[in-house]
Amino acid sequence: MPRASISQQTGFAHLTDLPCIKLQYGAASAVISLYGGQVLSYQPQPDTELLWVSPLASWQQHTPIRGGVPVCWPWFGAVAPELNPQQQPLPNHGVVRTKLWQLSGQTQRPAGVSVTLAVTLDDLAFYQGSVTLTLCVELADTLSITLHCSTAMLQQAALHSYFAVENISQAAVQPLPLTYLDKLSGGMVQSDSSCAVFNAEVDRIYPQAGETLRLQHAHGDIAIRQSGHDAAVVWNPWRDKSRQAADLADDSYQQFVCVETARLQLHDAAELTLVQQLRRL
Ligand SMILES: O=P(O)(O)OC[C@H]1O[C@@H](O)[C@H](O)[C@@H](O)[C@@H]1O
Repeated sequence: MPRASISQQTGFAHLTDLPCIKLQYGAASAVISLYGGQVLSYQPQPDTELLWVSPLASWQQHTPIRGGVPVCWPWFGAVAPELNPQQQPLPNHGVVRTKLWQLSGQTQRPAGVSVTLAVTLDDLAFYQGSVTLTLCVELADTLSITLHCSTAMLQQAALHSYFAVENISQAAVQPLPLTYLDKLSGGMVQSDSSCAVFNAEVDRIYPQAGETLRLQHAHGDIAIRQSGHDAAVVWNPWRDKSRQAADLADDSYQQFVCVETARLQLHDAAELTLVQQLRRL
């Protein structure tokens, strides 16, 4: 069995007081923050980081950590009216990005190591009773992230991954459906290319995105396998929004691309199992 371990660590990068868990499997490692239940680092080998965390990220005053793999739940983006019966001012992308999750399980097997984090909420205005959401992170030859809720309820979710890229102008995501919702204009767009490139702000929802996407960039490609989703979201804030965001540096937009595995349907009360699996190609 390759060298494998699961350990607690305090701090990640400049977030020196952040409670985290580190997974090691052979040469590969991953770091997960208990705050937000958020994977912050995936290195398939030492010095090869697939994820991006903003140098200006913070986790004080209920701020979500900008980077890694934030968990959006139980809504994506601005809260939908169905999930906000009292029309309260509610945060973007749900409420679990700023919760402290608990470590609820761990396994070490010859084929990989994994931890499960859990968070329980009993104050959702649109759902009576308590609901538990779990995040299982398994490190093996790939990194698999599984978000699960066994309660059949109205819920949206996204694994909002920030991928590090060397040069945004050489980054591309494909194959994507030809039809997407452009969140910037609010309209559906019919494209003639299944490839998204980045030379301006991009904020797109691709309904019915496939099971495998490829993020191409200067220093090697990443395969993103997904399941349980009904959409993929591709986002880069570009220059103006990087400048406006307190937790992004002016040039941060050159350093990452978000490719998000999302389930956005609000037609049915249903359980949730959303998976994103990452592999360096
Ligand atoms: O600033 P936040 O809440 O982390 O959101 C970042 C972005 O997340 C993306 O998923 C959305 O499509 C964008 O519209 C949004 O700006």
